[in-house]
Amino acid sequence: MPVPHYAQPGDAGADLATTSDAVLAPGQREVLGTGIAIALPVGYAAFVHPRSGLAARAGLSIVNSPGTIDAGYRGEIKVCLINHDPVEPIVLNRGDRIAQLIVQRVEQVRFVEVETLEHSVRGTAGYGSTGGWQAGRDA
Ligand SMILES: O=c1ccn([C@H]2C[C@H](O)[C@@H](COP(=O)(O)OP(=O)(O)OP(=O)(O)O)O2)c(=O)[nH]1
Ligand SMILES: [Mg+2]
Repeated sequence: MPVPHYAQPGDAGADLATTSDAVLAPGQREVLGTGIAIALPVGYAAFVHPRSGLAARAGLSIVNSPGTIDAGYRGEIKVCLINHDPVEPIVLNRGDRIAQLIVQRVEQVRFVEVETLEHSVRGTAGYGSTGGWQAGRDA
């Protein structure tokens, strides 16, 4: 397989292609190989993201989006695809670009158990607390 490459200068994602043919029925998921293995420096991770064109046109996405590639992983990067289209199957051929890989710096922190957490404005409010999640209500 060709080395992943950025389609345009400045792109965040480098495209990954499938090594095998596949037909995904509506709702079906399948893990496909990319033929690519990498060795990231410690302090970096790579994330396997869907491609938006295929998502919009065919309903193709990634089950565990984004997939996480740990710095120490030396195996083949695999992509767990899913066909979200309710009707049409998705036909993939070896060499089709199915995902994009984004390499990012990541922090490892030291987790410490405490009795209380320092105050913040948001506090414990989450899951739509600022509104806008129910059309016509408080958007
Ligand atoms: O889309 C993905 C996600 C993960 N991986 C590989 C690289 C990653 O470093 C490893 C483990 O991934 P993750 O930690 O997400 O899976 P897990 O179920 O927690 O497996 P493990 O117990 O091996 O950590 O699997 C892929 O090839 N593709
Ligand atoms: Mg893991």
